[in-house]
Amino acid sequence: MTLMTSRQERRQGQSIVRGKFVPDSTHDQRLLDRPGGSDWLHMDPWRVLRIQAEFVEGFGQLAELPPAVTVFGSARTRPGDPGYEMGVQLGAALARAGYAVITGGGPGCMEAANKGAREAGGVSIGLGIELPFEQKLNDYVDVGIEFRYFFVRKTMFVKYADAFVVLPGGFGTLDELFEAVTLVQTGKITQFPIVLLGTAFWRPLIEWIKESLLSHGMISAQDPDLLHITDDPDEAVKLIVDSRRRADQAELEARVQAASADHNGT
Ligand SMILES: CC(C)=CCNc1ncnc2c1ncn2[C@@H]1O[C@H](COP(=O)(O)O)[C@@H](O)[C@H]1O
Repeated sequence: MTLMTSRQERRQGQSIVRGKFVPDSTHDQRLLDRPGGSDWLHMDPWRVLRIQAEFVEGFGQLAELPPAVTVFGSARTRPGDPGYEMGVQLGAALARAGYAVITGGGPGCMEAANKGAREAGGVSIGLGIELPFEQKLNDYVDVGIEFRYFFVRKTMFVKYADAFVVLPGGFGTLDELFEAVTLVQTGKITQFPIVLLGTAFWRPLIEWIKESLLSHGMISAQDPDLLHITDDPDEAVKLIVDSRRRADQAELEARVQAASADHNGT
């Protein structure tokens, strides 16, 4: 007996629907693409519960991870492309340094980083997203969570990572990169290195940031320094390890100072 594999499939958080049960929109579309009328008024309070459930599931699965780094990058990069190979090396280097690797769980650079981590014996995590076309978590994900809502998933990328490494990518990658930079710039997250991997791809963006954003006064003089850039996956990992070490040292010194102030009654 042959299995019917040609049916359309949609993964929606914890559920999978196939064939005629695949709706013509996603949860994100139904939340954000508000149609006319007032139906949404009655639906949105229920959505809040579903959104809460995604936070609970994500927090529950990820809270006990070892220190982790989130890797972003194009969904379209193919095995054999330099970007893909760099992703594999990066995933492996992170695993060797003891980091779990978190990605969006999709194809391309996400798959590459998961592959590198898994093959090096590390922890490989994929946070998938419901999209309007068929797709599944890549084969190199060991721990996978499916999200319905982009914004819930994005919280997980930041909350459970010590750093971001960004491989070449398109709109999705830029969205994730600039969200992270904004969180660091506004002090929402501290001691959080962001490393751009691939100098030929990223250098023009850095130049534009300096020539346009900085020279028009849209960012502060020190802001371009929030982004590190390299071609070497090992150097990317070293940047992250060094930053962690400095943060731990600063925390230790602050604790010692607080304890001695306590002791001296000051
Ligand atoms: C072949 C194809 C387009 C599959 C899309 N499948 C995806 N699966 C999971 N995350 C994704 C996907 N597309 C975009 N993203 C998110 O956006 C980033 C990549 O978007 P882009 O390809 O650079 O713009 C990833 O880091 C990921 O978090």
